[in-house]
This record gives sequence, structure tokens and C-alpha cells, in this order.
Amino acid sequence: MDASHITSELTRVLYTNDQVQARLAEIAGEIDAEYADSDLLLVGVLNGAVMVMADLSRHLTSHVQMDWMAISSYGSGTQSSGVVRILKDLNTDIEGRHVLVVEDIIDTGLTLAYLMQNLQSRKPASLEIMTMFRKPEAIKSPVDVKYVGFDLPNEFVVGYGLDYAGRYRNLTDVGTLAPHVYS
Ligand SMILES: O=P(O)(O)OC[C@H]1O[C@H](OP(=O)(O)OP(=O)(O)O)[C@H](O)[C@@H]1O
Ligand SMILES: Nc1nc2[nH]cnc2c(=O)[nH]1
Repeated sequence: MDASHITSELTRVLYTNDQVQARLAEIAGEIDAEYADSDLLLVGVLNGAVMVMADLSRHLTSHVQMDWMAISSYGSGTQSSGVVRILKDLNTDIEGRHVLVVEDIIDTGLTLAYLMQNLQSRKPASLEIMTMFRKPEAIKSPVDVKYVGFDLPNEFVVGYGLDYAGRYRNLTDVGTLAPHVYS
């Protein structure tokens, strides 16, 4: 059984897994074309980007490498703390590499503003961002995002890697939580 049995805990499904996969296939086509002559390194931001990384990379037809960073910007609640810390750094030296950062969601843009500045200082040949979801605040952020899956309304969502207090990441659809879950 997959995780779809917990779909009843969502008030509203915003994107189904089928919609997510279809959009990822489109984006993968763009990435394949853009990086046809490059040795691309995908950098996933733990924990949320695990699902996007796994699915996006398998929609790609070109060879890619993968590495991971863990960055903390949120506690167990639903608001940004504004505090960004590296919990796990890359294993790869990215100097001279073509790097695509893979995120599940951009909300305030605080996490990526910090991360991009940090990664840029390591002198990659190119540095771009792919995010599955983007919230309205993020559009005001100075961080330039090359590939966006879907724009979301300004609501707290879970599923497809996105958690509430550590749960719901394995929900295949993405949606808003039912009120009884918060209480
Ligand atoms: O644009 P921002 O407002 O900075 O928010 C975006 C960040 O928040 C989420 O991570 P979170 O800190 O919740 O960790 P997680 O990936 O382990 O769930 C998400 O994966 C982004 O990294
Ligand atoms: N789970 C989850 N994490 C986030 N981080 C920033 N925005 C969100 C959101 O809507 N849901």
C-alpha cells in the first residue's frame, strides 16, 4: 500500500502525484536540453527535496551526479525562524562544476538566499535553482529561480516531501491539512 491512505487528512489536494510527475517530465526535458554538453551536479536540499530529487533525476535522460546539503531554517512549526544553519555540507568540490540546486519549496526565500551565496563563493561554473513549489513571498525574493514546478497559494502545505512536524512527507499528493490534524 502506498501513502495515499492518509489523503483523508488533507482538506484540499492542490496537486496530485500524476500532476507532479507530468510537470517534472517537462522540466527534465528543459534540463536535458540546457545541460546537454555539461556534466551536471544536482544538489538536493534535505530533507524535503528527497522526493523531487528522486523523481526529477529519473525523468532525466542525461547522466547526472547527486549530492546533498542539510540546511535548517524551520523548527517544527509552520513559520520561518529566519535562522539558517548548515547541518550537512556537500561531499563534492563544486569549483568549476555546473550545479543545479533542487528544492521542494521556496517560501520566504531565506534558505536559498543564504545557500546561493554560500555555494557561489565556491566558484561553480554555473549555479541554478529548480524548485517543485513556490509560494507568493518567494516571488519578491531576489533569488533567481530557473525552473519552477508550480506556484502555490500562501497556505501551509504538506506531502511530496513537505512535512508538518516531521510527518506527511510520504504522502504522494500535495495539499492543505485538515483542521483536526492541528488540534
Ligand atoms: O524559502 P524559505 O522560507 O526559506 O523556506 C524554504 C525551506 O523550507 C523547507 O525546509 P525546512 O527547513 O522545512 O526543512 P525540511 O526540508 O527538512 O523539511 C524547504 O525544504 C526549504 O528548504
Ligand atoms: N511543509 C511545508 N514546509 C514549508 N516550508 C516553507 N513553506 C512550507 C509549506 O507550505 N509547507
